[in-house]
Amino acid sequence: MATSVAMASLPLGRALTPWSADRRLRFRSSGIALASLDQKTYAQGVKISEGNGGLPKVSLLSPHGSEAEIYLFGGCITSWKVSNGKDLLFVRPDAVFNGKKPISGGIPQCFPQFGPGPIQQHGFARNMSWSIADSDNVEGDPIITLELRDDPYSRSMWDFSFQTLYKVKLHSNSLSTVLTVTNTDKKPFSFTTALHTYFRASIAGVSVKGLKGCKTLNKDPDPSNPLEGKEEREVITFPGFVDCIYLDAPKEIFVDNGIGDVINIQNSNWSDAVLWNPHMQMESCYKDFVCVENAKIGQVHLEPLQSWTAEQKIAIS
Ligand SMILES: O=P(O)(O)OC[C@H]1O[C@H](O)[C@H](O)[C@@H](O)[C@@H]1O
Repeated sequence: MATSVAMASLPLGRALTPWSADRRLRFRSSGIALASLDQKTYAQGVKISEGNGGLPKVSLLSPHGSEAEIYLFGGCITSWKVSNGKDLLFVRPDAVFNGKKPISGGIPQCFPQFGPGPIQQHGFARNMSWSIADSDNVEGDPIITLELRDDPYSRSMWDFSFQTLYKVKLHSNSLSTVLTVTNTDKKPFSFTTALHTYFRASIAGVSVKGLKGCKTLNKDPDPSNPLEGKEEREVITFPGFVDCIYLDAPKEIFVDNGIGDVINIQNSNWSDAVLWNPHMQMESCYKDFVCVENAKIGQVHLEPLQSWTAEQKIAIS
């Protein structure tokens, strides 16, 4: 994967292709006119349809047989099936698809705050409708780029003008994303962010490798006053409740999901990681998933017109 870009100044509008600048589709509310989405032409392997609760959903279909689904509401990837049909992501059974509450599962966006903090837990990006900025197909790999901009709802919590672009590309055995945040305001702003990835799993068999030596902020027992420490384990398991931040995490982490897959998570510029399993706090489903999150826990500071970009690639061997 490309190892790009800590921070760059981009002229506004340059991040969008001419296609998207001219034909950007906007669906701010949950009452989205799916018909208008249907009438557009998208790149090969990119389809729009009605998902759960009538919410618009983008499907990426690879000629190799892998598939991904992304809801515009929350810019949330809810499914990533590899060519054997197995979905490696997990959506919680209590997830709602009503365009009001965030979708609990898949890969929710946490922006502009990971939390806890002054605004709603994990920020508002998972609670807003993203629009389609572009679609593409490169050597058979379908790509969708979603966009989120400030509106009165976001301004009521965080009074800044911003643009986030989220490019999702499906390959035969992997899914990669590029998140770019641009300050479109006249004043600087700071944010924290994460991709709160839920992997399908059998928690008793789950192990995470690659985090030994990292500084930790353990949010158990008090998320507002995390305990500082250092990870000494080569192999991290989940015998009980886990909610822990790993600072300066490596560019590669391995997750054995306990159901036959080792998932390789690579990143560029997602400097931190978070492990979470709620254990008995979610008695009905905690055994079935583990969250391994790419995160940016320290504040990213952007001056007007500056951008920040981070890449994630999840792959099975
Ligand atoms: O239930 P949510 O708002 O989606 O958050 C679920 C969890 O996400 C993260 O992993 C945090 O570290 C946890 O503190 C939080 O409880």
